[in-house]
Amino acid sequence: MNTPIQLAVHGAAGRMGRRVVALAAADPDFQIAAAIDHADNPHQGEDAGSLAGINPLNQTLVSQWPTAIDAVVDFSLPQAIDDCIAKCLFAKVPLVVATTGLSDSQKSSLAKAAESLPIVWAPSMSMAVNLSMKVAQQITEKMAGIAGGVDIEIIERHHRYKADAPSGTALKFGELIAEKLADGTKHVHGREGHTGERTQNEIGYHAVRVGDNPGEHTIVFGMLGEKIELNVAASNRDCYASGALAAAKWLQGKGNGLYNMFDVLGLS
Ligand SMILES: NC(=O)C1=CN([C@@H]2O[C@H](COP(=O)(O)OP(=O)(O)OC[C@H]3O[C@@H](n4cnc5c(N)ncnc54)[C@H](OP(=O)(O)O)[C@@H]3O)[C@@H](O)[C@H]2O)C=CC1
Ligand SMILES: O=C(O)C1=N[C@H](C(=O)O)C[C@H](O)C1
Repeated sequence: MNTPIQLAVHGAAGRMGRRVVALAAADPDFQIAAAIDHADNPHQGEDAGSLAGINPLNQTLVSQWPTAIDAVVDFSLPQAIDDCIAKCLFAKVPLVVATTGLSDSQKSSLAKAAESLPIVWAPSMSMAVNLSMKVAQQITEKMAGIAGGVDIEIIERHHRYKADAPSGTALKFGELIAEKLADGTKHVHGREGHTGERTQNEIGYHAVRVGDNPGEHTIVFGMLGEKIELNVAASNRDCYASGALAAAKWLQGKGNGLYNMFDVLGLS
């Protein structure tokens, strides 16, 4: 048996962090080396396993970073990312970034850090979402320029606690679809008032916040007389947690660079 990957989970007290802790603890390829959250988190000092709803792991939630780690999985918040990147650069440890809502300068910092570290960064770690992105691109390719035109709108639904809108995944769908359309595609966020007729060179985004929805994306391709709706929905958060753990395994032994889930899943 190989030596388990010493894993640090960043944002370990959060909704996603807890599922990453629980799934990693059940996987012999991993050993939880640290469950990290910010110093003011009210769960500091609690056992990370108990917090995740599994047996105690003998690892308390901490704000200090350990030294001996092989990978970091981050599901935190944008305000936590700069420090996370700095710590990984210092420790020279591969990093999986799942946090969404990053600023342009944080995206540049990630790209810069990837010159010195292997990093996977993706707004969705779900296999179904990443496959759907490829399908959306194929549909767009076939439909671009079709007689009568096609209206592409992206509707995302998430739980009421989500802090960023639209979702990182919706934005990624839009970016990938726009690659298959003519230059100059506009990204239109919601509509209100006397908007006038819809133009052909736009992608619309709509963010719905409802209850405990763990994440759902619908890409509508509307034509005159018919439509396609590509819907991908999570029933729980484990699709994201297991995807992030697969990325952490995939990164072991990889060279420096900024990778995504297409690379991890062999969809590039
Ligand atoms: N790529 C993907 O597949 C997915 C990405 N996400 C993204 O992951 C992120 C986390 O989602 P979710 O778990 O639902 O959110 P939560 O708010 O439940 O979790 C975030 C955690 O990070 C903690 N945190 C806040 N500040 C810091 C800091 N400075 N250092 C370390 N930890 C900090 C929070 O603590 P506190 O509560 O005290 O603020 C909380 O424990 C979001 O950006 C979300 O969009 C989510 C699902 C899938
Ligand atoms: O906050 C969430 O929950 C999710 N966020 C990600 C996003 O913004 O795309 C991924 C997933 O949809 C769940």
